[in-house]
Amino acid sequence: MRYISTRGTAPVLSFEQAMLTGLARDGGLYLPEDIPTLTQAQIAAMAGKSYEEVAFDVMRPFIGDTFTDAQFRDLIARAYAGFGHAARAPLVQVDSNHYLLELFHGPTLAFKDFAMQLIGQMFQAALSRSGDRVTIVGATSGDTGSAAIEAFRGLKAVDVFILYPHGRVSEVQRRQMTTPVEANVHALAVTGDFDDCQALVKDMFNDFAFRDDVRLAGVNSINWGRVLAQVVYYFTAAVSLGAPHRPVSFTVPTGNFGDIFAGFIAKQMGLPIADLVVATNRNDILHRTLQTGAYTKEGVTPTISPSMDIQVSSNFERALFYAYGQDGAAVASQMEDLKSGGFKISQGAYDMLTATFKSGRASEQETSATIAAYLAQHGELLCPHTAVGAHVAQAHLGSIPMVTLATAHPAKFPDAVKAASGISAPLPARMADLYDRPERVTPVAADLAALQAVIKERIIT
Ligand SMILES: Cc1ncc(COP(=O)(O)O)c(C=O)c1O
Ligand SMILES: N[C@@H](CCOP(=O)(O)O)C(=O)O
Repeated sequence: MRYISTRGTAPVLSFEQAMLTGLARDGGLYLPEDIPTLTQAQIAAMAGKSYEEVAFDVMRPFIGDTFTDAQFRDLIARAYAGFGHAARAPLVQVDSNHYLLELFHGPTLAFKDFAMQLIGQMFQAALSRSGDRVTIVGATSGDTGSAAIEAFRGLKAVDVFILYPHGRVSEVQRRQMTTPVEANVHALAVTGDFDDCQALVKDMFNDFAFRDDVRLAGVNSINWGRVLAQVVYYFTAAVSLGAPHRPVSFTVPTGNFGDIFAGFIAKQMGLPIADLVVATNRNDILHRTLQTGAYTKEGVTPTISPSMDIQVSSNFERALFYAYGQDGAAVASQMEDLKSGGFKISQGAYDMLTATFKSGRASEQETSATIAAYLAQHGELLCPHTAVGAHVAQAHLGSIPMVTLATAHPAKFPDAVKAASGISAPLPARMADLYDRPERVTPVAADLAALQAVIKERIIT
């Protein structure tokens, strides 16, 4: 299996190289050259299998010879052993044709754990084989950072630096990043928004001297391994609802477009997905784009679903690559236009995108009202991101089963959840002292040189 860049001019890599490389050297994102497909019989045979067995079936065709089958099974088993639910990603029915896919039973209570726990295992295995050491730099609006710090804390071959927007993550998210004591993990509070943090990370990758000097690696959804691990739960959910014999639709609370893009890959692999519905909060660039064909940046507005406060949606580039028939030059040209504010998608590419992706947005008031309504009507306490999804899904319900991804646990966003519902979800017992633990955080300006200096000074050699 070979991996190519969305912008067409970076070296072609193996799975292991793509996983450890992060951003392609032409500024693009890596994707498999061909998407492997599974037959109806192979998908049907997933019924009754464990999450781990399905994970192996879905991901094995993508990893080439990076791991043997036995090693890969072992890494998968280790990745999900710490999850707090035997099903890993249980489905809960909330209406006759509407289900929630609970993706918050991992160690940091958000869907990011599904990929990050596995990536942690894969990095460790690959780096201990090669003897290399890497520096992971990531941007977060709250959940990627906590999941990454949890997955990599204490690992000998890795230093981790997480950039988060100061004052724009929930207190639980912040404390998950700032309270781990291991010397190889660092939380950096950046003066700016998530887009600033993500742009800084990409600038570091595009500074080849720095990149090579610190052996930079990425665990944002820049990293193909992140997206790949998220493909799995589309299969487990759809199969439990009757796939491949019955189509299923998904509504996905969306920010950086990684999670819903994983659904797109599942569909390309042969899973009968009808609609993939992009659900956005007030930062609705993706909804506007899917309505108009014009991707136009506006400023980021803080909301009660802070993890989705994003305007430059990294993985949309991957969707564009397929929409433009794998034409890297067309993607590179649109990304160049994005630097000056936005771009217009060609009619053909737009038709391709809207054939698969539907969209909707939820205002702050609609999000809060959905939290209250789901508690009253279904006894389910939703996190604000899931509530955005549930609100948008409502407008897309029909004869095909709809699965809304429940992307985080309500306990991560106690203020917003309590304001909407009057109650708070308790943190799990293992986190009960989170508010008492000392915090360790470095405030930094959104300045590339200053950040690079902090990182170089802190790397453990
Ligand atoms: C809780 C939660 N929901 C939804 C999203 C949006 O996911 P994506 O960025 O993959 O679109 C995020 C951030 O990634 C998140 O943390
Ligand atoms: N919402 C994310 C933003 C980063 O997204 P990623 O999937 O590219 O890591 C977060 O919680 O950090």
